[in-house]
Amino acid sequence: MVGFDYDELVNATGSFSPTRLVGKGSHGMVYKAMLLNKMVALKKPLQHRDNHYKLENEICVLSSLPKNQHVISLLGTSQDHSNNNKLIVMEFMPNGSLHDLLHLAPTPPPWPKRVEIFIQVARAVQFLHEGKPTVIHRDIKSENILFDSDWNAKLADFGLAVLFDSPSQVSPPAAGTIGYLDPCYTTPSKLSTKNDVFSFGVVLLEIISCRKVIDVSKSPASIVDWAVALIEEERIDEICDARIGLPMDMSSTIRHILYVAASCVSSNVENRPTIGGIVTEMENCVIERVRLPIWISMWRNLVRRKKKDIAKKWQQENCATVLEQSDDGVLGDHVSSGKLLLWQVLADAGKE
Ligand SMILES: Nc1ncnc2c1ncn2[C@@H]1O[C@H](COP(=O)(O)OP(=O)(O)OP(=O)(O)O)[C@@H](O)[C@H]1O
Repeated sequence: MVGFDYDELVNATGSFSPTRLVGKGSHGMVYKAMLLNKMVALKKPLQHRDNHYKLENEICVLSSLPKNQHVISLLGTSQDHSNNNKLIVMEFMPNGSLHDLLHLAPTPPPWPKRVEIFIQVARAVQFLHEGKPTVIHRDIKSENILFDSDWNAKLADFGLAVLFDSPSQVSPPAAGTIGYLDPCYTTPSKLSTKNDVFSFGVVLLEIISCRKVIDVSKSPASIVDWAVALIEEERIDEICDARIGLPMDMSSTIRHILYVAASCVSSNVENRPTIGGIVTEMENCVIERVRLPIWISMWRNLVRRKKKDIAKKWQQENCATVLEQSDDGVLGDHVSSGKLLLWQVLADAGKE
């Protein structure tokens, strides 16, 4: 792991200029900067007594992990001379978060892309749970799933993560994000990999429905209570994001994934599957989907070619006029509606 000179980071971020800010969490500000000839992300703790502990924990966990394609890479650290606080340098994820894609993008992601995201996130969690040491993330949520330049999903924000089987690790107080937090995880002794499985199940429901995990304008407000009741009544179609039709050849895959999600959020911890079981299950149902009769494949290729032509035409007509959309202007090039829209069309054309 590289130790970066703090002054080098100050220079690279224009003294942590707001124009370089790409995200703000509850304990850190994330900036983008050019270092070692590439764009990197830099996380600096917010000025509060406890925030630097979370960053130090994140460094400790990430540096104990081998590299994995589905987990954000730690590139190095640095230390602020004025207060001894550590900073994290990590790979830059230019395409925003899953939360932005589901709830802010003008066009919803197509179903095959959603399935790809399920599998990538499941593999990230499998890597953590089955690795040595076992890592429990404790904060799996759509805001912590970020996209790289090729729109691959990676799990980020290890501020609450725990090295589970480390002899020196004392179980910390229960923590997480409301809406994703396992209701059975009430005391430190209840910490287990099944807490992450619950949060992963909530993310699955969120990806399929595009509903907010807690929506007080609806009854029930919790996505879990709402979706589980519908799954039990076999009203699967009512859960699926209505903005985008579910192709016939995907409906059994999505049904299957909803059953997996329901078992992940089971109120009985024992009934929840392990993440290894979930990955196998998901990969199997995708394999089932691609075993199609030859005439269907030919027909789909034809449709795909047609869509590609439409995408090319759309690109030519719209790229020049794409406008950036953000709440405050600061996150302008982080969450770009234009970029998401372009991705949507290209994904539709090429990735189905
Ligand atoms: N590597 C990265 N590349 C690009 N943007 C990032 C990166 N890491 C984080 N961000 C952005 O910064 C935001 C805040 O980061 P992060 O979630 O790690 O902060 P946090 O303070 O730990 O958050 P939390 O409130 O969940 O504790 C993220 O939601 C994301 O939008």
